[in-house]
Amino acid sequence: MSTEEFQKEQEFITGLYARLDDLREEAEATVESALTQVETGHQAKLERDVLVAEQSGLLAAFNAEESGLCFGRLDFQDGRQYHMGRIGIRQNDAERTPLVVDWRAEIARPFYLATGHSPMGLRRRRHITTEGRTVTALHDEILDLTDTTRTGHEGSAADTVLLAALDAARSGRMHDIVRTIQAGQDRIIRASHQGVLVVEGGPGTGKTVVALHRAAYLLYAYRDLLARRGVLIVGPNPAFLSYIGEVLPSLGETGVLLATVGELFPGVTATGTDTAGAAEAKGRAAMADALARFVRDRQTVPDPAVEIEHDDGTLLLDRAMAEDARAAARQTGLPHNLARPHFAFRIIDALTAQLADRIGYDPYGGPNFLGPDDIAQLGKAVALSGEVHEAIDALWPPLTPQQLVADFLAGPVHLPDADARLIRRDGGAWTPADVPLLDEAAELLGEDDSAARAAEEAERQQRIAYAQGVLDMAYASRTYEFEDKEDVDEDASEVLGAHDIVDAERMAERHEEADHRSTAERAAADRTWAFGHIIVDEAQELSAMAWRLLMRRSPTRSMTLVGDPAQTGDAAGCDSWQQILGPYVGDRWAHTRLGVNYRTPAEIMEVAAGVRRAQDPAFEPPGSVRSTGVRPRARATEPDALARAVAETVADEAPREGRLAVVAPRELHGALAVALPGAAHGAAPDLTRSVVLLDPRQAKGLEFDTVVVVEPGRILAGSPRGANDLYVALTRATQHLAVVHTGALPACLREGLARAS
Ligand SMILES: Nc1ncnc2c1ncn2[C@@H]1O[C@H](COP(=O)(O)OP(=O)(O)OP(=O)(O)O)[C@@H](O)[C@H]1O
Repeated sequence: MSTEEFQKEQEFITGLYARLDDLREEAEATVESALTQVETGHQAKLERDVLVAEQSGLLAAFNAEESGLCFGRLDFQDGRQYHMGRIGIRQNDAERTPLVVDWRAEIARPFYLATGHSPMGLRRRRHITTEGRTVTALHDEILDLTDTTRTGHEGSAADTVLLAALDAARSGRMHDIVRTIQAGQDRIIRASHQGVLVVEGGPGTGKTVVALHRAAYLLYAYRDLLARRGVLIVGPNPAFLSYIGEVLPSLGETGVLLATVGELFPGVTATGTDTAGAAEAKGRAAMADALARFVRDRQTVPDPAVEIEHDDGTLLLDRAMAEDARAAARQTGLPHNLARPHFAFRIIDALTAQLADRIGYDPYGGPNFLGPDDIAQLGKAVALSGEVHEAIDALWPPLTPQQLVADFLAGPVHLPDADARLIRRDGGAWTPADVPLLDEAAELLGEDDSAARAAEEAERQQRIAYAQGVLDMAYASRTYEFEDKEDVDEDASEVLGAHDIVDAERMAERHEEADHRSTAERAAADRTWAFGHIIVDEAQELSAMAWRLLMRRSPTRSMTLVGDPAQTGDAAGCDSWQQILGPYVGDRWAHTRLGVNYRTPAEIMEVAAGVRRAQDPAFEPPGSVRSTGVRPRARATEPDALARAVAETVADEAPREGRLAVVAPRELHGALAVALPGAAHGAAPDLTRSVVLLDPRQAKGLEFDTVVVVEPGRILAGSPRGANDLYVALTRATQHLAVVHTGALPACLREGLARAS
């Protein structure tokens, strides 16, 4: 081992962190002093805003980069040498020489793609391992086989670093993989943002982690577009979102909204739960049609005619008049609330004509006495009549989505009887499956906010003019670090200042007095927000109604869908991508597969595959990169000793470091929680605890060092997609799997576990 090489790298890393400290201090000091100044003049205020906008963004990124800031080095055959980092950082010299290049830069690609066969101009690729600010290991790969220089750190570097990452104890939080992205994964991460890309793969193939790195890459490569419109990542449940929530911040990216579909209707918190049957029925595409018809039902005509008392006599609003007004309003094609004024005008006109006919009537058969001005006066009086408005409201009521859906659920119509029975509910909390219905209702109803929008737009234009001034000044005084993607292509990195990350419009939005929210925050609060890109994880779980909601948030159809139809658990979920995408993009979507399992050791995967093979004898699981030599164990027990047997198994199997999950049917959780006093459990358990109790659906997407699956037979029989749920539960472990059961083991497991035990 060459201590000289080690020393050189340590010096470099020490210098790099010193530079990071300087940058952090500079940014902190600038923000602090700018914020404490009380500026009154226009010019001074501009300067302060420039500094705060620029430095706060940098500070957030610097603060995220304490660990593993630099993880590799590329030595090119032509003598160029680049260190690789989570973000790009430059020296403080006149040329602003790059110290580390961002992993997302084009120049960094050979780190992930170069092979001995195709070295991409590389002589050597170095993997640098650090703990804090100390270099602990170097691994070199020689890619130019004619080069005889040796550093003493050669070996099967890539494998060593990858296997160390895969073997590491889990923390209950997903980590980034910038050090070990595999070639096939890199191609997906850097695929163009346009169109719909489906990434399919079995358990543990890296679908989630690749999707997150893709978000980070897209925010880097298409920053102009995506910083303004934002990126939405949709996951199956809140526990999963907290599991993946630290990956993007650790890569310096914070402008992403992570949400479940149940969180995508601002103002509604879905705390209720549905039965599986109700959720499935609510998810069917036919609900959209039923709701549309329900809205039309609310556009009524009077029978008998409504008599309206008016100063000049009784007015008669009859069926024919209302039918005529209703047809005209519907013909506008506008949503219910926006078509309502058309209905009202028509009625007011007709009532005014009725009144005019009566008042100006010439008993001798001549023309009406009233001139246009008189009629206009009459019209005003009719339009101001409270009684007229009451009558219009009764026939074409203004509606909110919440009202409409609550009424619909209380008395579901236009549906098969069986579905109507399943979803009928009087009051109660909103459920996640209600959210796509609320969104659908909001589309059908429309919001009459034209006046508010016009006022807001005028104000926004003023702010943009102001912000343009800020940006012009920022450009003149640009000073800062990071790489600019255009320059990265030419090997040299450039400075990324306020200009590169915000445009006048975005800046204007930031500087709105009452609104200092980030893109993600503003997007979360706006139902009609159109995201620049949407990533959907566990996409196979979403219902047809949920897809309708998501497609509305992505008018450009720039999406990455990640999933595995073999793991579909939700009865409302889809079986095929074409079924999901056909209605929106036809067959214009790309499909790609990840085929290597980085999580589950071969011994466990063999057992899990038995569950799938029982349904499809030709099923082949993704190949595991690792085997541990430890076979999964099964433990039989009596029903009244089940909780104790699980507790004993947990005590036996608990990893010294890392995390253990007990995956059991929900109905056993009460007894198991008592037997496992330290375990996190409930709707959103803390996954960082050493022992976590989950049901199979909650376990989706997560991973643990050790997993104890309880009563696999009940999981299998627990729902129409029970085999998928069991497959998910069995594929969560990175090291060990144990099964605890009463009665006979399901046939699909008997063989695998019998061989293994
Ligand atoms: N290139 C890689 N380097 C290091 N670790 C990796 C790599 N690819 C995947 N992993 C790890 O493999 C594990 C599984 O990844 P991930 O959760 O993304 O898989 P998945 O396909 O989404 O699985 P599932 O469908 O079962 O939820 C994670 O711990 C992830 O960090």
